[in-house]
Amino acid sequence: MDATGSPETTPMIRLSGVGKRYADGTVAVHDLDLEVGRGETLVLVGPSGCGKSTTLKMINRLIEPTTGTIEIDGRDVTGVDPVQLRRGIGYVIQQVGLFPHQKVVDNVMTVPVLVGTSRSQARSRAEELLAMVGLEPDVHGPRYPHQLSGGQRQRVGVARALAADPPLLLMDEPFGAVDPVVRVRLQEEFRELAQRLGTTVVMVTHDIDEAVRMGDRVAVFAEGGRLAQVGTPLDLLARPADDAVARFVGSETGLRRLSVVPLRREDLEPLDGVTGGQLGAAIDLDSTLEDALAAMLREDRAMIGVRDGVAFVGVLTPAGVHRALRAALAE
Ligand SMILES: Nc1ncnc2c1ncn2[C@@H]1O[C@H](COP(=O)(O)OP(=O)(O)OP(=O)(O)O)[C@@H](O)[C@H]1O
Repeated sequence: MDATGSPETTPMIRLSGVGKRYADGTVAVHDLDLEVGRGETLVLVGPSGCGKSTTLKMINRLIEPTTGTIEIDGRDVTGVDPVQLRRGIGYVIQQVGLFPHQKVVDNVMTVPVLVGTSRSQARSRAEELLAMVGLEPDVHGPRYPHQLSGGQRQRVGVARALAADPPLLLMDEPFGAVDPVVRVRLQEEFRELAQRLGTTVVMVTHDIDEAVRMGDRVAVFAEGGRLAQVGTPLDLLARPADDAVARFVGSETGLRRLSVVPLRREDLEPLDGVTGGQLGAAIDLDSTLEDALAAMLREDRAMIGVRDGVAFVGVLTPAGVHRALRAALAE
């Protein structure tokens, strides 16, 4: 049993036979079975109009399914008052809906203050989260939402959702308007924070790179609201279930795999005889192969030092990258 009294094995979300047919006859989602584990990040991807947003909105009952059941924490959501239900679920959408007459920092503080956190505590947490999403608390905090760019407003939306510390967070294209460079950093920081807080996240995107970077698992939807495949990023890239998934994950799969395969100690060469000059900069053992190759290119060296905390544990060469990649694919 966990702290909530639910067995650890109960998934956070369970969709069974869920379907949605809109009043005009459009079938947006077809017979969907899907589970999301506690603390897991599940990313929904797929072409436009394949039912991703509809699925997300059925989880917090902004849309009611026409068939099937949805359970959160083992409870059928149809038995829960929708307002009550949404109070426990964070929701971030592309058009964030910030309060226009409140300063940015006050927007982020709203929920914590509502639930009784002291203003000073809520403010310092809000400032921390603003910094986390790449905004300057002193510069952007005192502004009003209309004084920010679209991408900056989106980041405030993400900070506001995280401030409420919901056990479950639903996000629909949360980084859609954020420029590519900031976006990658934000994805990484968000992922780290969600892992640290143990937040369960279901996120919609149509950016496959974002999906493989952020998801513990990725669900690929196909036309007609059908689930084509669900699996780890590496499953999808290495073993697409059908041609539609293969097309969707694209021709760059080899390169994408690098971004989802972690370094392993056994792929490192010993440090013996390597001088500091040959080594250049070092990367952390929890980096991906993509990070490792990027560092080699940046340093213009054919090997890179690898650290575990403060200790150097070996060097990685392109041959080691190759071994790690082959091992991951063979698993
Ligand atoms: N209120 C509605 N009435 C009728 N059809 C709808 C309604 N809302 C959505 N649809 C249709 O349902 C299908 C799924 O829409 P949904 O928004 O879930 O797709 P999506 O995968 O999130 O798309 P996108 O990536 O473009 O946001 C689409 O064909 C859409 O036109």
